[in-house]
Amino acid sequence: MENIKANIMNRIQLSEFTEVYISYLEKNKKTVCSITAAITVTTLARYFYRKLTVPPKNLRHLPRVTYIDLLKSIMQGEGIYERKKRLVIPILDKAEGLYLEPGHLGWQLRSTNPMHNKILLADIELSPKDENIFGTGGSLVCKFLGGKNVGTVEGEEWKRHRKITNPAFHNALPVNIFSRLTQKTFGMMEKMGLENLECSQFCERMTLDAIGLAGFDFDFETVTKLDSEWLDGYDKIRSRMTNLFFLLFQVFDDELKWMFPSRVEAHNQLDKLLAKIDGMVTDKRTSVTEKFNSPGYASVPDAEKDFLTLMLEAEMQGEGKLSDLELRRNVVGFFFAGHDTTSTALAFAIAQLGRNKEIQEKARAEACSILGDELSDVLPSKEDIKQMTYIDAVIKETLRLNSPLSNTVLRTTTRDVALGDYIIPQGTYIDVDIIGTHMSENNWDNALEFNPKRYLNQADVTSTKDGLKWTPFGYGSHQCPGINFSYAEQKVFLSMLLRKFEWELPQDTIHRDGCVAGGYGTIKPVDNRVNFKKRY
Ligand code: HEM
Repeated sequence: MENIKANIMNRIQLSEFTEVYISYLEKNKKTVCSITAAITVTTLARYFYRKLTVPPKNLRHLPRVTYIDLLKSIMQGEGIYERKKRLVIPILDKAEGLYLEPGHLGWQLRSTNPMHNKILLADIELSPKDENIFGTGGSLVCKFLGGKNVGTVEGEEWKRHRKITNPAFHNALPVNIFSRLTQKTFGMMEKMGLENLECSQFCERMTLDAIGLAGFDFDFETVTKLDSEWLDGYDKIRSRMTNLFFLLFQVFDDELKWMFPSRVEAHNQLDKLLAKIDGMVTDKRTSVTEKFNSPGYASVPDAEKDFLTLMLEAEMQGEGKLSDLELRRNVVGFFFAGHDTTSTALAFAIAQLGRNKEIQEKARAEACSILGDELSDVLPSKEDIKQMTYIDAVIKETLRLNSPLSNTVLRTTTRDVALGDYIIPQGTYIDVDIIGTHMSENNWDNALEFNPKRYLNQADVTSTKDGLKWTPFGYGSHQCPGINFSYAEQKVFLSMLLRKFEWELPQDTIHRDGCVAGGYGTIKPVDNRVNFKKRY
């Protein structure tokens, strides 16, 4: 009874207080609004300031690059290598090569320590990839690379995808496609003009056509047609997709994209490309199903079949099943992973050989000794490219100093883990900083010097025995399955280029003291003009 009475009295007092309070609010509306606004703004400002500058408590002891550092760097138009040199390299000694940096999902931990790199990439139970790593919304990167494909899934899902995609990687090595396209690319280079020729452009044409033909038997015809609608559209998608600002703040690339007409244009281009690939998947499924059991089909060599055909054949042979959407996502993954990376690697190799004329001469001597000295094109065979050890070293050193991917795909730790003296909590976003690993003096002597000799006549510096200090293709079960494809393409192209041309960088080049590059995640050389001189 006493309790009920007290309760009623409390309610009366409370309602009296509410009445007084409401009438006060009504009389002082303006003041109250101003105070509320000030509190809200201060709280938000404090929240965002802390979010931008202070990592979560359990990671706060690690060295870091802040959002503000990154934003300043974007505003100043600083290239990726300069940013690494200025913000990352100086903090690598503080915590065994580990450091924090902001990404589109918040603070993420990056490793440049070979032993930690190996643990992170080898143990997929500890640090699996996050399926929604590219976000879940409608940003360019998410529409293009997001969703389930072999590069984003884990466990049983990953095995299901790999069973269908593996035969494509094991069997397709279309050296003939590469050499024929290289010859056509020479024609395109002459059309473009050999002086001050932007090499990223013709490398991109060559690798785009190569992945089109080898990936899904489609000829983009960019090495034969100067004005290519596909190339133009794809360039718009790619350059806008890898813009750091829009990667960090994806809302401006999704719900608020109407504020940026150029992004809307890129979205339209992407929709067109995806619709084209969808159409190819449907058509190919029909044609492979029709041909598979026909007489004579079994005699077509696998090396001459495209990836999509080999994947559909794997399905027909009972290796499992992927839906059309899953097939499309894998094809898009190969398309992106397969052509952009190799194009960048080639463009950097040409720039490095332009900066280092002696190394260029040595590489040319090897190409001529294997393919012959006569002044005409020679198309290398699989056996020829196996013998190219010096060109192989040039490719490896380019992949070290100018890795096309700045980091691996982000992972998330599933439990607390000790990396050296540091406990990394469960739920931490983590990746391997490939460029940081390759640029660190902790891992390489004279790390910034381009020196292919590192890979010759001595212990294998790409060995993974003592950790991953050379890791352009990743490691473990997710290691790049396109390594052989890319090496073959690069060796064919570079050996033919070396026989056909000599080259040097123009006087006003920005690459004199080391290559300059832009991009985030995927890297491209900036202003990569070269002067070519024909040898025949
Ligand atoms: C210079 C050329 C290339 C470089 C530097 C490169 C680099 C990489 C790296 C670092 C990874 C691992 C990412 C991670 O674990 O987070 C990867 C995975 C992958 N790459 Fe490559 N790549 C190249 C060429 C290619 C080519 C030519 C293809 C296809 C034709 C390809 C297809 C793939 C695929 C499908 C994956 C995902 C594999 C999986 O997760 O199971 N790559 N690549």
